[in-house]
Amino acid sequence: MFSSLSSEQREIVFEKIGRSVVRACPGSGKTYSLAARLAYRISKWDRKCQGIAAISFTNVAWKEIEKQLNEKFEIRIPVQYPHFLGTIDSFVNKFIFLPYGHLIMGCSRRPILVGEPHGTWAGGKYERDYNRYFDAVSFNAEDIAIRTKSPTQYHFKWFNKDGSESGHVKHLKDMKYAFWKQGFATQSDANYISTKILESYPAVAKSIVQRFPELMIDEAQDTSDVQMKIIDCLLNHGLEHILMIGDPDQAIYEWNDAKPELFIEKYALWKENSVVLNENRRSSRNICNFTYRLSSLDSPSVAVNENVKECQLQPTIVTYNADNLQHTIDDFLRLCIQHQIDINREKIAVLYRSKGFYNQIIGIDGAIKQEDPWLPGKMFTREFAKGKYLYDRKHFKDGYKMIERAIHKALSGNNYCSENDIADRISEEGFLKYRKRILDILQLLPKTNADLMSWINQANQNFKINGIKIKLEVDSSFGGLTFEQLFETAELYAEHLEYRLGTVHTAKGETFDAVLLFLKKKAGQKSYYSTYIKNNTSITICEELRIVYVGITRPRKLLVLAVPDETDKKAWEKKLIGIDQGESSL
Ligand SMILES: Nc1ncnc2c1ncn2[C@@H]1O[C@H](COP(=O)(O)OP(=O)(O)OP(=O)(O)O)[C@@H](O)[C@H]1O
Repeated sequence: MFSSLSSEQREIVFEKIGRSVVRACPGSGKTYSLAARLAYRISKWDRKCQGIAAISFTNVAWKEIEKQLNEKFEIRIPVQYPHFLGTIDSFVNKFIFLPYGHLIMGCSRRPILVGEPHGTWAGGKYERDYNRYFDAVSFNAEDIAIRTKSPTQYHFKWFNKDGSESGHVKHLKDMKYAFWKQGFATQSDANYISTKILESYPAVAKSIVQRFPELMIDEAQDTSDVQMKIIDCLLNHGLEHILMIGDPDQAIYEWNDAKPELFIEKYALWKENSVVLNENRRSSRNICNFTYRLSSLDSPSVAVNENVKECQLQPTIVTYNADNLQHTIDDFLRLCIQHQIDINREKIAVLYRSKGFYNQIIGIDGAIKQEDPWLPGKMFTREFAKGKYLYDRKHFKDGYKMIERAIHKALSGNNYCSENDIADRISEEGFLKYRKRILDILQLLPKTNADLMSWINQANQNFKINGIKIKLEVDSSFGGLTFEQLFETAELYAEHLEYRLGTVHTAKGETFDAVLLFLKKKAGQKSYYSTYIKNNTSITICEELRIVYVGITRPRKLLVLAVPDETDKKAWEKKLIGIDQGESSL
């Protein structure tokens, strides 16, 4: 079971105790090593009421650990009490925020989580109502109010000219405290409030350390300052065994406040007891050498996968025609076939930086804003429409859940619907009766192949005839939009393809045989890639370069980087191959 571990991996799995960081290159087996260590520790565990907490940052990431625990190390899943395996958010919610949040929030009941990912927040009656921003504001580790959505989503200035907080921010803070008093909090609030709980109530911190004397954190480069403060509080209250595994070059969640420098600080602090993994078990030597030039590594990672390390395919950089991206994809697929790489969703990925890029790939107008037809106070209409669209696209569970919440909101007049609200309804009505009621309403929603206005009219008519007191409403000037225009996403479109199509973020942690990565001239909304390259910007301070790095480190054998024109091609060749003028084409 553990026989294939390298000597460094063995050190991580069997030997490390105390406080330790594993700083590792892509494909070096971070997740594999964490799963191996967890499996080994669980198999030796003999304490009844104390356990190991193994945490990661996304549901996909912790489920991958669970899968490996089961498939590679024969551990029964789900992981049972006394241990915990899940996201850092669920750990914080379960053991700190939900049981103790009321102590800081001043509410008289167990707090209710609202806003994404717990549900849509639709507070506020009019456009400029501060209550609308409850899920768009929170606090950082220094107690400063922060925006949790893109700056374009606020109708007012955040800062005054002199850099101080504007008067609007004061109103927003008052609004936050008022909702906290009523028991509402977003996930960012939950993390922030948890730091306050641990600081103000040392007994809580001590009891968590007692309950989980060992902590393992995968993807630790994605830790935010607030999350690190929680971890530091536990360390200050006696946590002795902690292992943080990560790759700072792959931190791509800055929008979620990830701060890779915090991980690097911990590595520096615990260096004596830390491990570096620089063997790449995924990619060919050619890919390791190519990607190294963008990394912060001291030397290229060593290709050790016997099946691919000698693969002679050279990574290439090509230009694309923005009006015909399919042409570049077709060339790439031909290249795969030529090199005996099967075309399927496990082996081949076409990746791009930002969500809007897929509109260009499939040639639709991405200018339509999804929010446009929706009216304040009637936001549940969007959930009815989107829920039914998902349902019609055979995403039954997601569609059902969205419609279930929409029904609750529409009938109660509330802007939120928590898991607790649904549980309350079920226990009041009884499960079968409740389920039938929801499905009966769902059946009244017409097929989503009409335009929005016709669909709404038909749905309202069906509701009326059947005595359902719900009225859907939208801004009628947008009534001609189709459901595809409103809700088609890259993910839904990509389901029909033979290969994976998605953003780099969706492919994080994954492995493919061949990858085509499209880059635009501009990195996100900000600078140009060519400027970063010209200025020799380090990946350590530039998330945009890290996103490229995550993309180009996914393939085993074949990598094609597609850029908009010759100027960019030369810039990227200089960076990644070290030549000023290269000639490469598919
Ligand atoms: N000791 C090992 N024995 C067998 N396979 C291994 C071992 N270590 C890693 N692997 C395999 O190597 C591949 C890369 O490992 P893994 O996905 O854990 O790397 P990673 O460091 O998390 O990658 P990344 O950071 O790029 O997402 C996987 O297919 C994994 O199963």
